[in-house]
Amino acid sequence: MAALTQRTVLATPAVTGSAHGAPGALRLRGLQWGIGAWQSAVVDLQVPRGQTLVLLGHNGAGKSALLDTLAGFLPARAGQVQLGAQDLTAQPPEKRRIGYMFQRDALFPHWTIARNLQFGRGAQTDLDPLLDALDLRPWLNQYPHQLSGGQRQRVALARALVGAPELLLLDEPFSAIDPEARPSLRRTLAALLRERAITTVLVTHDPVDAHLLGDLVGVLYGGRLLQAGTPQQVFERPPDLPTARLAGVDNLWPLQVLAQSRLGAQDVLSLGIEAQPVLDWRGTLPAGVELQPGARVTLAVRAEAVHPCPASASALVTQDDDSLTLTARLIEARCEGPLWRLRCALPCGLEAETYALPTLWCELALEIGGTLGLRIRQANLHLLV
Ligand SMILES: Nc1ncnc2c1ncn2[C@@H]1O[C@H](COP(=O)(O)OP(=O)(O)OP(=O)(O)O)[C@@H](O)[C@H]1O
Repeated sequence: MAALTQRTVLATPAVTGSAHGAPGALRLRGLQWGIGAWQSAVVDLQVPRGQTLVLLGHNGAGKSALLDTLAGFLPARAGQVQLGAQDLTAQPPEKRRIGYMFQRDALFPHWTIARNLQFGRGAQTDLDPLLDALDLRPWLNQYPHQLSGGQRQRVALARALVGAPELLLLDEPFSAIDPEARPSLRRTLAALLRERAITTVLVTHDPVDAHLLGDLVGVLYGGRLLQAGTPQQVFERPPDLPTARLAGVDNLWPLQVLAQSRLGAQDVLSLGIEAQPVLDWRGTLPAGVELQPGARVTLAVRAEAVHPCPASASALVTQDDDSLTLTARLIEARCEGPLWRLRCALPCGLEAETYALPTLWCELALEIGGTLGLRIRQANLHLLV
């Protein structure tokens, strides 16, 4: 498990590149950015040409300031911004071939949508497919104030994409889009990015954006890049609590080590609350980590890795080689699109979130207050030490 470092290097096999920069790849070398008295840590990373890096971060993490620095609106405090073979660091914004969709749409209020879209590098041949993909034709003769926030965001997205930018910067592109319309706009954007192969940095606090659009995902926390890697690495193996929270891990259970032992090649931790056993975790502890009785850990489990099933009649916890089943009580069930989201209470006082398909929900014939089992594979119980 990676320790938190001030200097984080994104170096998955897919993203290592030459010292001079692969064509079209974005490379940050020792970049430090800031706004007012606020300053980030030093960050090194590379986004290969045509890939999308989604940076997740809380409010004030430094996401917009980073995009402003990449666009040249803020000077870098240290380090370099390189796009392919070009060093952009000292270039003014107008010399950088960058499409930028700001957090606020920043459309000219006294211009029609058509004129806003033609502003800058756009040619009509380039604009036409975007008008169709983003369904903008009905609004071309309107003014920004005549559009809803979501409609203005679509215009701003088209404006960022027009003119074949070499780098696309997207700041919370779906924040004003209503939740029902978001999935289809995300799909449209994913298709446009794939088709145009533009190297993209998208910042957001919504893990769904990272799941659906990120070839790479980074987690920014207080100006530090805590983790960067494939979506699978970040969502399934977050290195620490802040990353787990930002990656949207639903179940974060604070537990105490009651005993540590070994079973064959595996480490076994008996975990509990105030000396009462809750469950046994089995896996491989990070090299050099010894956990004494009393040590505090967190188990991170995504809701989709918790499977509702009939409760065992005889035991609160049943355990086999690669999974365990916890007995729980249903305290809330709500419909989320095609799934039921269930909130359950464990006898130890912890809560567990899970999902059930409607067929399973009917099969289990659950009622609020009823008892059910929660089956979890050991591989999905991620230990944060
Ligand atoms: N105009 C400003 N003057 C001085 N400091 C600022 C200003 N704007 C932002 N900051 C500081 O810079 C830090 C980074 O801000 P930034 O806008 O990049 O965060 P963010 O991650 O984009 O947040 P949000 O999700 O709220 O948009 C903030 O923590 C804030 O303290």
